[in-house]
Amino acid sequence: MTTSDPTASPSAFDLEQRVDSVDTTLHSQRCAVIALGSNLGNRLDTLQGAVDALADTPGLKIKAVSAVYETDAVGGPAEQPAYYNAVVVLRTSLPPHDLLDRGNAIEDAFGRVRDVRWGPRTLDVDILSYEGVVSEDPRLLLPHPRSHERAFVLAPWLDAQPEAELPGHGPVAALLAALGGADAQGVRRREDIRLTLPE
Ligand SMILES: Nc1ncnc2c1ncn2[C@@H]1O[C@H](COP(=O)(O)OP(=O)(O)OP(=O)(O)O)[C@@H](O)[C@H]1O
Ligand SMILES: Nc1nc2c(c(=O)[nH]1)N=C(CO)CN2
Repeated sequence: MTTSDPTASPSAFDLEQRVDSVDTTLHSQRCAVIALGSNLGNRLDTLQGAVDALADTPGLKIKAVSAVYETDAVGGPAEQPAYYNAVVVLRTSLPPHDLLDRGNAIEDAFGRVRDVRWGPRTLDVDILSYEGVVSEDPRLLLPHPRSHERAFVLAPWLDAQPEAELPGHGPVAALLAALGGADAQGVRRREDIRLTLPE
């Protein structure tokens, strides 16, 4: 029998399949935390562009963005410009290496040149943690091996996720306090500028 009743479509069977596929998507979402840094060019525009590009990524939803921090460059050649740093907390169905590839592609899109270790850069996208995953693959070390000693990472991370824990190291708040707080490494929160999330 045919019917013109709009509530008869989709059929109960179709609906069940769709709900199943939505469930699968929800269950495969993982929490990841990404650090952004820039000390060349228009630093704020670049960080905002990186946030927009991440937000545009299929299978990725941004949950929180930190304040912008202006930070003295750590390591690398002397006399580098100060960085802007920020941290983004997200949920994603992308596996860790796909998230890394996406981060590298966003770096490339903003003219990132890789020559000098810890040299100045338009954009750095580092994965700090991915749902408690531990990886010793040099292409993707998880959690990021230097994040626990970097106030330019911990201060914005704490800002975006106050209850954050760094797998294997403990609460981010305690790690930052152990470094002497944000000020100790020349990390200053900029109250006059901010990053926004696309509607
Ligand atoms: N957790 C991670 N996030 C991003 N890149 C990583 C990670 N673990 C390993 N890598 C690898 O590190 C390589 C060098 O990355 P990059 O040049 O951005 O390092 P860096 O940001 O200058 O230094 P650092 O690693 O100390 O932050 C990349 O090719 C990447 O594959
Ligand atoms: N202040 C600051 N210093 C750095 C940064 C950074 O993002 N901010 N990134 C580095 C390599 O990832 C090396 N040094």
